[in-house]
Amino acid sequence: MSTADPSTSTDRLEIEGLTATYGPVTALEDVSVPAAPGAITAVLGANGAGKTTLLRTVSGLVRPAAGRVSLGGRDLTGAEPERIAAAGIAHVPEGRGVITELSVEENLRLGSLLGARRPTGSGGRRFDTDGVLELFPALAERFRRPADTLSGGERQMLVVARALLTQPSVLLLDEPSLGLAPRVVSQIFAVLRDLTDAGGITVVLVEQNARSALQVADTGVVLSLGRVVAVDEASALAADQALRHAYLGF
Ligand SMILES: Nc1ncnc2c1ncn2[C@@H]1O[C@H](COP(=O)(O)OP(=O)(O)OP(=O)(O)O)[C@@H](O)[C@H]1O
Repeated sequence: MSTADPSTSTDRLEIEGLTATYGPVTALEDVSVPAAPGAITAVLGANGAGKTTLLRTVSGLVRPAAGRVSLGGRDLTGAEPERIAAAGIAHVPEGRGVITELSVEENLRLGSLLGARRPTGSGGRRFDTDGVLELFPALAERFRRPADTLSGGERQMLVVARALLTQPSVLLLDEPSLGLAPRVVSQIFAVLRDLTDAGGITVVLVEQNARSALQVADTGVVLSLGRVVAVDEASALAADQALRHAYLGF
């Protein structure tokens, strides 16, 4: 494994001025999000703020009315989700979409099949099954069991592990902490930190659990009603009591 040099990375994600609508509803308006190889950006805000729409727009599930998404200078705005995934952007939606009839091993193999076409992951790091099982030892213990026997936390680990096997340079995560015990959230966030620090991956982390997200993130963006109301270093956002009370619920 080599360590990425963010300054020379060709994997830089740019999210600039996105506007997205659902019929008459404007879900995002002129939203730019800083992201960098080796960094975690937390996207925070109340229900309906536009967080999910942001990830869906970056991954091609929603076509923006305005703005630009690019990776390593390559314009991906409005491209098909398959093309965006193949370019190296992995989207882990809310809800832990494991295939419950398949074993942990088989779920992981699906990720490997998609990743086989990508020669390298972020910063030259290539994930294999042993590597992701090392990151999430709980999955190694349950390797041959059907995914429907897993706990919520283990399912979340499985979808992240499966996404890593697609060899992404960008990981978009929607509410990975939802419904999980604080100890499990800490485990998963520690892995995200390891991925960014050691692997140079870019993480965009959508969370309602703002307090925990700001502890692990480098940068934070706060959305309200589809607009950016704050963007700053995570520690600065966490220290801003007025902002926390108005938008972050802690
Ligand atoms: N498929 C859809 N059709 C119509 N409106 C939608 C659709 N999906 C989301 N919206 C609306 O777009 C806005 C942003 O929703 P979005 O789900 O992106 O917010 P969010 O911050 O992710 O909230 P949550 O945490 O509840 O998922 C909301 O007003 C929502 O009602």
